[in-house]
Amino acid sequence: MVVASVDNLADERSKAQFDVGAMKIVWAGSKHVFDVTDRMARIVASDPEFRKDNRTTLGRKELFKNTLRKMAHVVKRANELRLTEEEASKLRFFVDEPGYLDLHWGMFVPAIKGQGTEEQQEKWLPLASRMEIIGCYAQTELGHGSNVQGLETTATFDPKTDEFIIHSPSLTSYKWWPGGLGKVSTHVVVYARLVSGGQEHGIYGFIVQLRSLDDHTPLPGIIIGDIGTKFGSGAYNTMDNGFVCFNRVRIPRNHMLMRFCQVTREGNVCLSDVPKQMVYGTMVYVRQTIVSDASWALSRAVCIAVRYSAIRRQFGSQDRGIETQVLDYKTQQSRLFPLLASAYAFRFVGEWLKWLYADVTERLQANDFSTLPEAHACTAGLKSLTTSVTADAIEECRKLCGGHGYLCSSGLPELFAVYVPACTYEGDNVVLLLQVARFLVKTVSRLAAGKKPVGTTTYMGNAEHLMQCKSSASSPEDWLKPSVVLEAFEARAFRLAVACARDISKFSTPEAGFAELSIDLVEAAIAHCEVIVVSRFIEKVQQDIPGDGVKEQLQILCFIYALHLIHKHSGEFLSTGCITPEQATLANEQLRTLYGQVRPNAVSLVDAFNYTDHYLGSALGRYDGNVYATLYAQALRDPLNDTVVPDGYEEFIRPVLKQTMRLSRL
Ligand SMILES: CCCCC/C=C\C/C=C\C/C=C\C/C=C\C/C=C/C(=O)SCCNC(=O)CCNC(=O)[C@H](O)C(C)(C)COP(=O)(O)OP(=O)(O)OC[C@H]1O[C@@H](n2cnc3c(N)ncnc32)[C@H](O)[C@@H]1OP(=O)(O)O
Ligand SMILES: Cc1cc2nc3c(=O)[nH]c(=O)nc-3n(C[C@H](O)[C@H](O)[C@H](O)COP(=O)(O)OP(=O)(O)OC[C@H]3O[C@@H](n4cnc5c(N)ncnc54)[C@H](O)[C@@H]3O)c2cc1C
Repeated sequence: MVVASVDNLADERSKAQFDVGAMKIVWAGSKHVFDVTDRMARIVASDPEFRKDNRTTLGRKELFKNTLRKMAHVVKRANELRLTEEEASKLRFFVDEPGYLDLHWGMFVPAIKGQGTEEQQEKWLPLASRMEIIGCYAQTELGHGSNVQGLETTATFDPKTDEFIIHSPSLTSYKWWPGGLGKVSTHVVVYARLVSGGQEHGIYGFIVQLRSLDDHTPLPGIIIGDIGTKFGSGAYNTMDNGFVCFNRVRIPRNHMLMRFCQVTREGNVCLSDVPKQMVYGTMVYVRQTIVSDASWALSRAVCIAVRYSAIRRQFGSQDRGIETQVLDYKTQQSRLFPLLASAYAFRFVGEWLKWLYADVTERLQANDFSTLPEAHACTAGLKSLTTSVTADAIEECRKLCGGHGYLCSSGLPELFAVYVPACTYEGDNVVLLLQVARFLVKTVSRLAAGKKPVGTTTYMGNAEHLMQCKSSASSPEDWLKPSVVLEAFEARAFRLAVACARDISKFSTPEAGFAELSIDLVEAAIAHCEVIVVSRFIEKVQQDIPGDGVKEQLQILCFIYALHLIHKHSGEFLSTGCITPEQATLANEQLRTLYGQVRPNAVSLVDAFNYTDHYLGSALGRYDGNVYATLYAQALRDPLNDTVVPDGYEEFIRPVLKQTMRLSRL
């Protein structure tokens, strides 16, 4: 079928004012990463074993078995193709289906690497790498998730047998949620209260075997299963999030991960000379990976919405001629282009966070713990900011696609359902922002003591200026000056943090003040995180960037990102006196101009993500724009259309029709 819409995307692509190939490299991070990513995406897309278009119609059992088959196929292909760790991880990524491999490679292995001694790593990592064991990460319990210090599971040392006894003392202490635990994992890192000599010594990780390596049955003392069906069709239901109860399960002493705390044969507990928060290291690592993942999920939704908005036409013609592409409506642009800009912003801040994480890891290895609080605040804050924005943005993209966005064949409902728990796992987003706020209040109070702030809080060192400055913006063009934009963001964040610190000091205790002012503290934390994202984006666009017009496009996106935030939080920018109402209007005017500049490049800017149709999984986001024929073909493939007359007609439709006929004769 020839469809006019296909031409729309070709037309759009011909309007691009930049080198799309060069932008693809910028998005990927380097030519090498681009090549690996592109190759792995194509391998997955061309392999029928990785088909995913039937996922939302499968029942839970079928769906789960289907995922097991795919995970086994990932491992098989990775071995056959002799993929490197980088390649295998990309291959797994493009399979685009949550499964036990994520937890095995993403949390079990990092927990052992981060918290195991060298000897323990030598023992467990080869087993895990060869997948002779499959592991997961069990921290959360039925009664406690956020409050890690409130966990109830105990690991009591028995010096008589040189073993730990892992025990779940109550229903609320059952481990509850760990991915891969319910049906697959053979091993787990369990977080439990260490008890030795009748005393408690804090929370640590312990490796426990869950299931027999011969027949997969649970080992004695272990009650284990899946926690039940989760939100959405398909989506995260491919994962066996599980529960487990330990009834005095014994493990050898050397199964406690002992890098930061050792328990001797006699039961003495020896703490190494490192901050106790090092035991939270796996969470810091995963939060950092979640920030990078946010840009993938967001860009995927935006790619679907931009392409479809170029295809979709409504109104605009009085004489039944060609109608207006919905992408041309300013309202559509004002909802969509900030999300496009945010996808690029999160990509760059994700790359920067990887660097920060590598830097702090190197320092920790040299026993320098000075940057740990900042690494914690940055990973927690950016995880929270990027996942909240992305989850909301996917839903906004669904609305931007009108009615068709609500169909599973648009790919957006499942993307939302699979993504939205990112706001909760690895730390509830509000709980994490309160951690950032705690760090900010501490930084502000140290300023008063003459301590110079470093890292991402360096800007607070300019305290006097930030408290008094008034924006110099006097024209829309002034809002294209990096210094003007940054000053406004830094002043807003600093003034909010200072106000919180000042108000907390009016309470009888800091804890009481912190609790009472937590709403303001969350806002101050978001403002600080936005300073980080805006400044990293500005830094990026100030670098040399090869490719015709690439830098110019990124500059436009950078200012859209910053100015849409000024608009969104105008209440805060105004109430803190950082800008005037007139300056807010000028910023909006500039924003409208920028939308006009991005418009001809929008389709090419999403093409630069280089997504295959398989990965996008969307009738609306197809590269060729053949939307309507695909929607129709997919509708015909729905199980409900297997028969023309539906199952249930004889039992439930016919009798109703007959009854209606009888009634009408009365
Ligand atoms: C084939 C290849 C396949 C490859 C697959 C690859 C990759 C996939 C990658 C990953 C998988 C990703 C996703 C999978 C999906 C889901 C998995 C989900 C897993 C989970 O959810 S695990 C459970 C996560 N749980 C949490 O996050 C709990 C949140 N709670 C906490 O973090 C803490 O309890 C708390 C909220 C921070 C409070 O802790 P508490 O001890 O009570 O502390 P405070 O008193 O508030 O603070 C004390 C002190 O400590 C500092 N602090 C706190 N946390 C940290 C930290 N993490 N690091 C450093 N410092 C920390 C805090 O700042 C305080 O400092 P002070 O100086 O102020 O005293
Ligand atoms: C899909 C998914 C996968 C998961 N995978 C794993 C896994 O592999 N391993 C694992 O161990 N765990 C896993 N989890 C559990 C996850 O880490 C926890 O659910 C998460 O840390 C939140 O904790 P919670 O459920 O206790 O929420 P709660 O803390 O009970 O949150 C409930 C509400 O209370 C609020 N709240 C809590 N404390 C405060 C506070 N101090 N101040 C203000 N508000 C507060 C929160 O903001 C939230 O609104 C997973 C969860 C999901 C959804």
